[in-house]
Amino acid sequence: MPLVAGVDTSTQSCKIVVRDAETGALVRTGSAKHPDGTEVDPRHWWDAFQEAAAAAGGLADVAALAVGGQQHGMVALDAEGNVVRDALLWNDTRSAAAAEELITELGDGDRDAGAQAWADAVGSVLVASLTVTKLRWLRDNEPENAARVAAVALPHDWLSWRIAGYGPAGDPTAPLGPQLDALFTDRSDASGTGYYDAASGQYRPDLLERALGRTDVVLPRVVGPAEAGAVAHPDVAGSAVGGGALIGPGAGDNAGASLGLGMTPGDIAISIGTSGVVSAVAPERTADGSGAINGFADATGNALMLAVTLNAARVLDAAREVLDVDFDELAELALQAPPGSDGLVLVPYLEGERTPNRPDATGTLHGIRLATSTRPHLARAYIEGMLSGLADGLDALRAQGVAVERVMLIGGAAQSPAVQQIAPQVFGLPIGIPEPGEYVADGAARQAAWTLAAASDAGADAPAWSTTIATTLPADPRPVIREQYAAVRDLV
Ligand SMILES: Nc1ncnc2c1ncn2[C@@H]1O[C@H](COP(=O)(O)OP(=O)(O)O)[C@@H](O)[C@H]1O
Ligand SMILES: O=C(CO)[C@@H](O)[C@H](O)COP(=O)(O)O
Repeated sequence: MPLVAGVDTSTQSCKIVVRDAETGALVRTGSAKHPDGTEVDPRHWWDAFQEAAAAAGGLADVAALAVGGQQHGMVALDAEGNVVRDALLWNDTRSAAAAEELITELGDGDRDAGAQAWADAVGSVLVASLTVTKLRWLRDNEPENAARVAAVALPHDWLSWRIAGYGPAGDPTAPLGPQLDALFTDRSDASGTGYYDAASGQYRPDLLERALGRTDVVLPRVVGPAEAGAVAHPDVAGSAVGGGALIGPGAGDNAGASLGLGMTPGDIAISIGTSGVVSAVAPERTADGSGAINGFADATGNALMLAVTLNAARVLDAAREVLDVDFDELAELALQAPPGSDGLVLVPYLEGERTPNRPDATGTLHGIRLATSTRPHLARAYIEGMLSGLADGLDALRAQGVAVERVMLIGGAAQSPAVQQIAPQVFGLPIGIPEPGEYVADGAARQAAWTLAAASDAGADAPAWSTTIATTLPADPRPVIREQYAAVRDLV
């Protein structure tokens, strides 16, 4: 039985699953931490990948692997294959003003027209997360670095390239050297750059030029859903991957999760990781000029519609810090307070916010009285506020005509019993909790198995691995939670 590996190089960590290519059975797993911060030297992702692979018992025996990763991060390379500066991640908001400039410029001074023009061109109104805004920020704030840029990649593109044996000149982990033309990506991750149109399958050099001021930079080749972008080189010093393993196209992490869950139109995934994401697969992307919905691509040829918040699992991490409790204690506390927390409301813009687009906002705790000054009320308010932001995202998807037939809850914080109990109250819908797992890495593994099959049969379909929904929690609508959240959110 050939084995395949799926990698999730996410914001907080690198996670690897090794699965049987035919049955999808889980064979081994490993993970390793990434550093904190919104700008990171990508070499930490390489080190964490090797550490996670070692924890997974090595990858010498896998026939194919694929990399899913945090979207949008700007990995700018010079002609020698070095990063010109630390990568700016999706949750780095310093390019918020650049996003506004680019919007207004495309609308010839009319912001609303510009917002719609970006949505029409690339599926999304610009916010600081999108790569194109980071390139404009680089042009204006670090012109010497901007002048050195010879290629722009995303985190998953860069890690795939390094596994294939490319990298900085003279680096023993990069025997093939800095061949920038060997960079490759897939539709899903390219669609989050702001200079790729998933509807036409074309880069938009005019939009890249608008941001960076020039087009003489290499952009990764966009490969098809089951097309190997490269093979792993046998002489990468210290690499856990065996030479000759096929490297699949990879994907943005949300498209990876969609593939891992086997999502089809009508399915909604709510992911509570570093980002909060409400996503749906659709045959074609929409162009939401309001900016609430990103019209990205999935990893199979469909569109992937997303509403993304900056404040998700880390809101609960913050609650743990404030209350000095662990995950279990936080959940126990939250479930001692009633739905609506007796009027205590947290608007959780702890790191600014992206949906709605409020990059400079801070959080607000509203409705503190003697009676709500308790640890249970506070714990519950943090969870309700975080989930209410995501429920607004689901409303925005519905407003774009997305069908909601089955809702699944994934991501690190989905393991919290309090999140599981409160989510059906906030969303007012039945919520399926899949078996605990790493669905981005699973999607990457499924893609690797598909790539392996397509190498001998070009028409092969993605393997039919099943996802088990461990529990379906019944709808338990408690409108008070969202009503009071909406009232306070609109004051912020
Ligand atoms: N039982 C739990 N309750 C609440 N939060 C949790 C729990 N387990 C993990 N988390 C949180 O989930 C987050 C990591 O989730 P993950 O989906 O792996 O994120 P990412 O993919 O963005 O790196 C961390 O912030 C962690 O504190
Ligand atoms: O910016 C987005 C999607 O547009 C985020 O979803 C990132 O892709 C980060 O993902 P996680 O590390 O939270 O999984």
